[in-house]
Amino acid sequence: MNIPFTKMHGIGNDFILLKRQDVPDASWDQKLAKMICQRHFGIGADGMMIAEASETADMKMLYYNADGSQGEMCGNGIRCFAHYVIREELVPQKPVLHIETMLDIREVEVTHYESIGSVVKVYMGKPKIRNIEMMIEVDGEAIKLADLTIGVPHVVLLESDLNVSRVDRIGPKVEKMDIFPQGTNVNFVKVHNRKYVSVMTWERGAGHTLACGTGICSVCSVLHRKGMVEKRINVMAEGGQLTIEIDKENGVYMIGPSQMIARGNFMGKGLLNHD
Ligand SMILES: N[C@@H](CCC[C@H](N)C(=O)O)C(=O)O
Repeated sequence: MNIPFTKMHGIGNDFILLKRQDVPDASWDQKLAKMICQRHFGIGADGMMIAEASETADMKMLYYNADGSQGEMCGNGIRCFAHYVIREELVPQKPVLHIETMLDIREVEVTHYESIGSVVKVYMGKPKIRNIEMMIEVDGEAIKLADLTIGVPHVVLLESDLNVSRVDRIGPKVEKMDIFPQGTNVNFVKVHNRKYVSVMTWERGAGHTLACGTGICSVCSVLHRKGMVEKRINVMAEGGQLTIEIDKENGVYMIGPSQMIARGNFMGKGLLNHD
């Protein structure tokens, strides 16, 4: 039996979206995410989302990383999710949706809807900065970083230049350090000016991705707290650009695109019954 899927991306962070009725046994979710996200033997994606009915909001979003672990929240994912549930007519088309996540209910505004590509604004909450400046050591190098959570854990490293091999070397080591017992997402940032920065991210449970929405929000919160950026910042990731706005109470708004890629049927469902 096949599982109907939609593939989408938010600035290059790519996702497979499914409906709960097509995956009725929730005990399959983690194994399915691992299979479906596999780049060579599956469809290939950074994460998988399942749309479920919610008792308290318009819809419930469950998020799984490519390694099968569950993420409490996904910034690029929730923009795609809002677009998906409207396109699939799982909710009526209305300007503001309430989406239940593992954390809480998020207010999501589809500011421009097109069936292939939309623009979505999400209130991402107030990050909790645990430590604005701490030192760690990786491969004998002393590294200064900020440690925070915006629903999911992040660290932010200020760099003079961004470089893929550094992200791929340091990212996995910091992700799994004992001082971050839940693991962490690792963001590398270069500040160009007070309104424009570039970011690369190593994601917990997914590795080097082309963008991370919660990561970009984390970067802007840290830089704003340090007085290095304005309240509205354009952030360039490897896969595209987001705009972040920070309000008077340090609440963070994320504005950016969601894009359809493909629809189809995943034909590996039978494999779920075998290890
Ligand atoms: N890509 C996401 C974050 C997804 C969850 C993350 N990998 C985690 O496990 O914390 C985003 O856009 O925010």
